[in-house]
Amino acid sequence: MTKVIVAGFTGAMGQKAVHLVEETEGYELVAGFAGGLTSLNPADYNLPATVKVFDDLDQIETDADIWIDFTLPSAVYANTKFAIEHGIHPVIGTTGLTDAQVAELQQLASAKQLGGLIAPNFGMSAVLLMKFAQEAAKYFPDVEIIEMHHDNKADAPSGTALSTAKLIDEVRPEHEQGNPDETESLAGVRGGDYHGIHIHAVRLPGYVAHEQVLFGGPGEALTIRQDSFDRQSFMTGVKVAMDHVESLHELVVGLENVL
Ligand SMILES: NC(=O)C1=CN([C@@H]2O[C@H](COP(=O)(O)OP(=O)(O)OC[C@H]3O[C@@H](n4cnc5c(N)ncnc54)[C@H](OP(=O)(O)O)[C@@H]3O)[C@@H](O)[C@H]2O)C=CC1
Ligand SMILES: O=C(O)C1=N[C@H](C(=O)O)C[C@H](O)C1
Repeated sequence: MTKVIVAGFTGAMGQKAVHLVEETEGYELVAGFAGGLTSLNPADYNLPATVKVFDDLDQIETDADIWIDFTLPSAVYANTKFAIEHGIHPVIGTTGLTDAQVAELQQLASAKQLGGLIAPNFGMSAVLLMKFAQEAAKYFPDVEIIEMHHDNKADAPSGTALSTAKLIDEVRPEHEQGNPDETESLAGVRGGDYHGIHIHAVRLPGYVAHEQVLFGGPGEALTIRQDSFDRQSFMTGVKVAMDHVESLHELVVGLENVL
């Protein structure tokens, strides 16, 4: 039986992950971790008495094999480091890790020969969107990204939009996009700028997680779009990660690398 701790277990994604672990044969939920809890009694969260509940990283004592993390950008680095240092395979969905933090965590994991996965998006439609967008950018170097999310989202841009921009940046030909003399009469109206790729973040009630990558060329345009209408869409990818992470020997970034 593979034992799992879910960090952020009270959150929107954490709750989905808890149910996934509970309903998947071969896996056992052994602990939940979240910030700002009023009780450490598992019954208060409809969890079996065997599940330990923690609200402080330093208090965590667990024999978990896998650490699933859906917390906050401000917590994810310390959480992932804790997991690796304790020999727990991290499956990280939380966004906001910097490139330097990822590199440091990868070194830590390699030193321990511990497998793990960081995925900015566990949804198949988003993984495919990123793949297709990278391919399209070889032929359409003029590109902008629009990401749209629910209005409780803490971070902007989304980890997915940033990853999309990075993947495009790896392949698109050296390129000056747009009017070099462009000015903004309203600050921020052209969005964020990642190496010349503009990213626009929309936050609205009713939305879950959506992204459009817009390419423009002489007399034509290509739009690639994905929609996650329900957070259940991310659970297929989390299950794939759970199934693979113990056989990895390094900290891998991107679900596409274990599919
Ligand atoms: N990779 C992917 O496919 C996806 C990634 N995400 C990412 O997952 C993260 C969580 O999203 P979502 O579930 O919507 O967010 P929520 O706000 O619903 O949940 C956040 C959870 O983290 C807990 N938490 C807050 N601070 C800490 C802390 N310091 N230590 C431990 N736990 C803490 C919260 O507990 P409490 O409320 O008690 O403080 C809560 O359980 C975000 O970064 C989001 O971008 C989301 C969807 C898909
Ligand atoms: O906060 C969310 O909801 C999501 N976060 C991830 C991101 O920032 O890319 C993945 C997905 O977009 C949902």
